[in-house]
Amino acid sequence: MNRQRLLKIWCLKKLGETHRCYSSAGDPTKLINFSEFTPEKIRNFGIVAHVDHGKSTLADRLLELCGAVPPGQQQMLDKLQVERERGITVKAQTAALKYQGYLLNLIDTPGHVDFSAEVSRSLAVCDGILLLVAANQGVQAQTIANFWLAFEKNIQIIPVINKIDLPGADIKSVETQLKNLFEFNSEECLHISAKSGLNVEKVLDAIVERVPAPTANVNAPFRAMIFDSYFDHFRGAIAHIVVKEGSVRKGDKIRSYQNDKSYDVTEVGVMRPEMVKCTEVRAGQVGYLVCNMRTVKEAVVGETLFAAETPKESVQSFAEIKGVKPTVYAGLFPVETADYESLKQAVERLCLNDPSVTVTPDASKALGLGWRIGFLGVLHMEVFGARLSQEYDASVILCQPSVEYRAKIKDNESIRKKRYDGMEEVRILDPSKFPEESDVDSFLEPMVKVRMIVPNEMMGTVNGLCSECRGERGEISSIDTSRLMILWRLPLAEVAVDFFERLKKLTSGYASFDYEPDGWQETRLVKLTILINGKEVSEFSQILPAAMARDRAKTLVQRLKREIPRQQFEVTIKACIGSSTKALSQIVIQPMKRDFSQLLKGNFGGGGMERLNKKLSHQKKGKERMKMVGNIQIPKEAFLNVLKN
Ligand SMILES: Nc1nc2c(ncn2[C@@H]2O[C@H](COP(=O)(O)OP(=O)(O)OP(=O)(O)O)[C@@H](O)[C@H]2O)c(=O)[nH]1
Repeated sequence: MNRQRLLKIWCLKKLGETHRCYSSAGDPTKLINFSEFTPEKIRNFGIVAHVDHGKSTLADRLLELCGAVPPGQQQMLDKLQVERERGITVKAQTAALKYQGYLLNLIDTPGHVDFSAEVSRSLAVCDGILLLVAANQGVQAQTIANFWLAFEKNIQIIPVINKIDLPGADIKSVETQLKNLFEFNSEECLHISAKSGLNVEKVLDAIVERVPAPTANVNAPFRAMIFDSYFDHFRGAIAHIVVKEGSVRKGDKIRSYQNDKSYDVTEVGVMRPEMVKCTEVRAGQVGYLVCNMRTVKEAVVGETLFAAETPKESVQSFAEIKGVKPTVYAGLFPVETADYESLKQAVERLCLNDPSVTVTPDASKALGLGWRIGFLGVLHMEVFGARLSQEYDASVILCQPSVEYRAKIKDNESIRKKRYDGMEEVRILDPSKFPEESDVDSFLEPMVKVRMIVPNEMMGTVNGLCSECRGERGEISSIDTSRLMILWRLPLAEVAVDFFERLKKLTSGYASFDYEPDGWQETRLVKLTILINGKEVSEFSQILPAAMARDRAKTLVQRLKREIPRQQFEVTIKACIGSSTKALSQIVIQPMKRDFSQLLKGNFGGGGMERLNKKLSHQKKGKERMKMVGNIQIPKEAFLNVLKN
């Protein structure tokens, strides 16, 4: 008997007939009437954990046990193509589950630090969380960050030790860590295997028993908060809501608080995990709502929706959901300048689903009109680019990311007024805006507090890496007999790009890390200017600490040589400081030796023409990926690849 069948029988045996609602013959929701769930019969909970500790796998099992999907499904809540391709969760997803007379609203969240904004936003909806810790890896940096996020919001936390089926599982030691770090008693911890399903029903019981019911009033007029939204090509913006008061049905008239617009509700429903229409969504419940919101700005996260008949003055709007500040900024441009308008719409629509990005218009001499986009990390940036291409069929160029620097302008009225709008301090988001060094008193760079969990014997290696990254050592404490928690203060610029990759490589994957902003520090910065055949290409230029300029110059020209194909003429790449033309590093790309088309044109016999056409069509495809900078063809990937190792 195969595993899926076994699991199905096991599920049915454990849960009894009432849960056999996943029958493939019918729509599972037909068996469920969500209106019967009063707030005391509702539990809104999230699953949070460090990367790969099993959130999505546990979500799959919970969906199966509650009959929302047939057994054996994988990563049901990772719906985006990019999530499936990369095996990571990027977007928090919800699913309404029915369990023993209770309605459990599950929110699966991402684990990677770059998507922590999704976790914070989801916590605005949850009254409890499952804090998942893999038994073979123990508490990791993101576990600690998530614990504090939930603790500060006064949310009930249920510790769950997962992957107990693995041979390397060390439940006792994870319990000790949970006790030492968060004061959880061993009796509070659940021991499960999300993969095999072992003890997973105990998780459902714990949710019912330990997570408090939402505070909600069914008898008041409708009031709800938008906690997530996305743009549907046919129906406009779709808002995910948590209803705090009253209820909402198709045909109701509602208003929005911040945008002050009126709407007719055309559809309401819940996620199971696909959209399922319902007759109404009531106080305490989590669901979605469609109401002809035509522009993305109308469905912003944190917006309050309320019954149209309620006077606006008497409506209490929801507290703003605090945005997370971007850590890196990068230029985004269409490959074809003619695609600017359609890309603009795609960016706006994607931002609705990913409100943690910031967008400001930008223009580049080489790449035309575009935007400077703030992301929560380089992975976030890559995922945003991939989603634009996968979900909106957009072809984009993403430039090298840079952190935000600041410059204190000299205390001189005329300099400040003439060149800096009278400002004392200016933000520098990209190298093309780097101020004249003679105008600047001092430069500042953003710092972060980095928390790493590492095996005892790797402390020296990790400390070596952090000092190399211009860090300042902080506290060290042991979390059990074999692992340490090490704190360092590092420049964000060192952490943002490939710090985690380097840390993983050095520690064979045994270290985990997390970081949070920690103020600014004075530093000496320079602009490393890249000149290609004498012309500056600011998309490749960089701002960096003076001490690192020479090494970076060398690496950068080498990488550009690797990325820029041979042209019909000689190409000289130079890296210089500021406006100087004295090269710190220089390289020449020799011209192509022969023009193959000329060679083939003279030889029409013996399939020559065919070969020529084939070659030309290859060349055409290649050219679509190229960007002309002056008279030089540069592949669009080069704009991002130059920063990769
Ligand atoms: N042996 C074993 N493997 C598990 C268990 N739970 C999850 N896994 C595996 O661990 C890997 C990561 O699981 P996911 O569910 O994708 O982890 P996640 O926390 O959702 O990952 P992110 O969303 O990317 O942070 C997958 O290969 C799972 O099959 C378990 O209980 N036992």
